[in-house]
Amino acid sequence: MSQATTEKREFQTEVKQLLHLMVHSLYSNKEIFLRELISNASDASDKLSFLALNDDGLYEGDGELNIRIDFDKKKKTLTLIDKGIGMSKDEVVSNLGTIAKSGTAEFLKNMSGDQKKDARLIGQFGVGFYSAFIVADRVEVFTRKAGTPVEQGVYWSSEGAGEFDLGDIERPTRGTEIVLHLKKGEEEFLDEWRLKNLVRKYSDHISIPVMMEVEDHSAKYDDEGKEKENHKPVFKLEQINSATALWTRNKSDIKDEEYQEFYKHISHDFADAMTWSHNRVEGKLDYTSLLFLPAKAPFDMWNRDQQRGLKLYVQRVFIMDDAEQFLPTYLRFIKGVVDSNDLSLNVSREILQSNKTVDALKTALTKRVLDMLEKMAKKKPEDYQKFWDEFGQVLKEGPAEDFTNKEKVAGLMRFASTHTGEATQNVSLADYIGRMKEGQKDIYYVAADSHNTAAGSPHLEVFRKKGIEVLLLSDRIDEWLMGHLSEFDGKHLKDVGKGQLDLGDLEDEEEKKKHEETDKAFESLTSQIAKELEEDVKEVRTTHRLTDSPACLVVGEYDMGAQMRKIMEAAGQKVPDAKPILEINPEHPLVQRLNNETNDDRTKELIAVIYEQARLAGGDGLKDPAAYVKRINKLLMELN
Ligand SMILES: Nc1ncnc2c1ncn2[C@@H]1O[C@H](COP(=O)(O)OP(=O)(O)OP(=O)(O)O)[C@@H](O)[C@H]1O
Repeated sequence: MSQATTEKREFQTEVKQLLHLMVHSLYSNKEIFLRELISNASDASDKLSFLALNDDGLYEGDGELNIRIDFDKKKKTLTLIDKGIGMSKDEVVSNLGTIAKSGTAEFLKNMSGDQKKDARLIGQFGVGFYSAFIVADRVEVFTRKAGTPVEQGVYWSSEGAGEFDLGDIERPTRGTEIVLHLKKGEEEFLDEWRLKNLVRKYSDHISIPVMMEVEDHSAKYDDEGKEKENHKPVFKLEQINSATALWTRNKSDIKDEEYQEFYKHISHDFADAMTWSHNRVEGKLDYTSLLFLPAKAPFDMWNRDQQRGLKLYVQRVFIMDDAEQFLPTYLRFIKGVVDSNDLSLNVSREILQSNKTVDALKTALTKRVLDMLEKMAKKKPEDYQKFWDEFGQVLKEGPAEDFTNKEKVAGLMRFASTHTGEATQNVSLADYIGRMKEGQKDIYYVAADSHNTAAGSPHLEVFRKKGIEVLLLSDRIDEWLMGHLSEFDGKHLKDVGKGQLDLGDLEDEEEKKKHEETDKAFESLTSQIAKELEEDVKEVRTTHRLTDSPACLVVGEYDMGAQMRKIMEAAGQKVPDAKPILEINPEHPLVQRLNNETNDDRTKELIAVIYEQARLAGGDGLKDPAAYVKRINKLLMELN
């Protein structure tokens, strides 16, 4: 391999920042660099064997794929060589000089001092290749893309600070060779025993052999078992991992640590997975799946371009990463592998889009994930809560996307509720139903912008009085979710801030009669208020849903909920004009006083205050806050 002139290039700013953070925050886990480099070498080999399915020539006469580790105690170098796909010059620059994930710069900028030391947070960027700089003060890469001429080899070298050298070289062998010049004090990685242990610990599941030149200790002895005099060490190439794809092994033979290492290999996550589900299915469909639930949401989970999907294998041959057709979008946080015996080796992304086997696999894998979540919810509620806190909002997209599993997904949901009074979403719909009052037919909820507004909503007053539980919804997606959910276990989900209050059998005849009488007594007041507030409200009526508040605003039965309206408006969408309904509480002293007020001006002031307070309590702003303050002060001054 001859080396021509090199040029200097700058790293992208994010890379510089990340390199710096990584070297410091991951130092206590420094040995993971080996796992990362082997993982990349294995991916590169997988990619080559996939492309070679259609173009045998890419093997360039050597189809025996493996990864080789060499170390040189004198030069203090550790070298990894793969016979994978390799990289062109452009690929080297973009892969080893930039970070493609959008949002990274923003995220790095906003990290606090403590976060910068948190290995798990840094780990979510996928530490990958750059982790080499934790132990090396210089890294050299020699590579050539399979199928390209020998002269198109590339040389890359960097000290991991601000820049790297880039040059053209001749490289007869395809694939990538990475040379780490170890820092002072990192000599432990030049030890045969230590390296063997690390490979077995982290990379045993890699499906191609990891080879290392190890000393042949048997060569020390003669045929009679005596140690030879003047013996020079003899080395032999030895395979140090078991090189069987993990998912093809029997579940009972696989240790938890092996699953966790495999998870890190496929997900590039730094932390352990929360749980997993490993299944082999034979029969109508013939496949193996290994699905992992991560413990933490990635920082870019809400990014539309975020890569998602499973690693697809067909008959154990790697086909593609991020095959998104095997799971619905609302389960996009799942990582894993599906290995099908029914698909053809020439399957492409286009074919995956409309394929009966893929559809059947999607149905089966969706069920597997939902079952895994159900099992966790039942057996490990604390873990399930952690899952919900991380990914609950994504799962809430489920009922709209997946009609078939709507009920199952709804059963997995957790909400805040007046029963606990906490903001934590930890009440399931089944828990709620178990606590329903006699005569209660519906599941009640209130939706607002924040938990506090929901918990303080005047709409809850009658429910509190009667001891009826109400779910408190405050995630942006909630009202939209309820629009698609509408029912669970045969019970309707009802927004307590929408339409007439109908407590059905929860009210007795005597109560109903009393209400009718008071309604009559307030008829003229409601029409007077309606006239006064003509521009702001569509209707004014008495209500019995309030105990402490004088009034509240409700949305018409078929109108868009207030939370949804705000979201649409904030997104610049045109929302149909629909005025709310003002409901007044005839039992409230302020309303009674208004009913008896004779001074016209005072009546107007009181009506305005009652309306404005109803807006405030519902979490809506005021059109003219200064006028409100003035009015209140005026009324206060009249107190004696
Ligand atoms: N041995 C290799 N052979 C060929 N390409 C490689 C090799 N090592 C790295 N690459 C390329 O460089 C890219 C960046 O590698 P890096 O390890 O930084 O991240 P990654 O593997 O893509 O994933 P993550 O950032 O999530 O860890 C890889 O996606 C791959 O395209």
